Amino acid sequence: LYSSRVICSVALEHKARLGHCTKVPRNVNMESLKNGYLFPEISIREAEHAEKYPHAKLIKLGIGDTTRPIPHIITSAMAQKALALSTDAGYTGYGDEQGNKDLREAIANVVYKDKGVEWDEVFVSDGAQGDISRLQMLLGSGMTIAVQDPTFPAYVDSSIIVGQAGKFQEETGKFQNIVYMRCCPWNDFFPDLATTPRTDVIFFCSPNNPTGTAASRPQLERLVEFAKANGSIIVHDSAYASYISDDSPRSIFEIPGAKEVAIEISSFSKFAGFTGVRLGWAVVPKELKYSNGFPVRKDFNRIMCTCFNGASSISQAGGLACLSADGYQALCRSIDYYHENADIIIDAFTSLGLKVYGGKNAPYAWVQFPGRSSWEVFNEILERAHVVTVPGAGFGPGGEGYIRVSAFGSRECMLEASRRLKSLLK
Ligand SMILES: Cc1ncc(COP(=O)(O)O)c(CN[C@@H](CCC[C@H](N)C(=O)O)C(=O)O)c1O
Repeated sequence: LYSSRVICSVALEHKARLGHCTKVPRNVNMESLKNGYLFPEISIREAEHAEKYPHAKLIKLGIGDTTRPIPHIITSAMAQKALALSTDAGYTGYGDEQGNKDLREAIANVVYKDKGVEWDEVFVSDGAQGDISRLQMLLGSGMTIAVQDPTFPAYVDSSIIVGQAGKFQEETGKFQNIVYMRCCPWNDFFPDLATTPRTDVIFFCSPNNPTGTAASRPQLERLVEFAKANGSIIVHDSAYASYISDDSPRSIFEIPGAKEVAIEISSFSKFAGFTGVRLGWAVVPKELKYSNGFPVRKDFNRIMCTCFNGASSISQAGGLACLSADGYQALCRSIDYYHENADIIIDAFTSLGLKVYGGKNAPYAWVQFPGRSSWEVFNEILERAHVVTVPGAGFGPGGEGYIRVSAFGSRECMLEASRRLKSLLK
């Protein structure tokens, strides 16, 4: 139909528009990622809205980023370390890739007090996000994974990137090699393990992001039993454990037998306001073994030594101060503040007759809008109340019909958001 000359000129024009291209093919796994990663997408929507309404006071209850200043006892420890770096006596270079021993010991003794975790099972990192990706490198492309649905998107996106996930199925909104364990009000936000297929790895976040619900002790006991029976590994994300206000376990290692089946990742981000400071940890127990009996911990250590040069010495000095008695007490005041914020949001939506979940054991309220598209609700609340939330669909197909509202704003913002939402949605 087209002469070779026309095709050639179109191709030349296309090439001219693209500029120089290499001969390197794109990683096919990257092509499988749907849309952008959720949170930068929220930031883009925020920026577009601010441009459209330059005079509106935008209230950001979307991305779960802390806002309370870090207590002085902690920042002065970081400042002291920073200043010491300018002295001969105080200067330090590369630290241990696994983290400073004093911080590893403090995490084991304070966070995991009486939980049987040893200091050399704790690996300090630059945050849980990085640990999720490093764990995926450790696991490799041949693994099958299960995730809660809805859940923190990094587990699925990193699984796609390393080539575990298989093809995306438009009709279900799921990736064919990932098991989505539905968590919703009618199963008390805990998956029906009796109908859950075996996978090599189970990513389990409790308290859960985005639903804000924490698994109970009996539920976690069932999960550990399920993993043991299936020979699976649980990656338990306890990034929000410090928000637990009832007797829900704060660590998977409170459950007998968990050290033989679970890895725990956690973070100073939401516990200490270290979202920008960057500090987290992973616990990889000595008892955790691959099918051939080789210790998982040894391979994780190899990954940390090869792919990570250790967390910042300044951040680690801050982390140590967080775990001192005074530091820990000061941080609890910030967590109480966010709990009070969550109560404000829960009351606002409940007063409108809406079903609200979470908020008691995590800084997120999970609000149900039956029969409505979560992106539609997100857009309406943004457009008409200038309040940013996160559409539930961004956390998985099980999030459709919900929005997540963060409690990390200032008190003034929470009260103003509550007022606006009540007037918008009444
Ligand atoms: C269950 C869970 N595990 C790990 C993390 C990240 O922890 P880290 O800070 O890396 O130690 C988070 C942080 N999630 C937030 C921040 C998101 C926005 C950040 N850019 C990101 O992409 O993580 C959110 O859901 O709004 C989390 O919820």
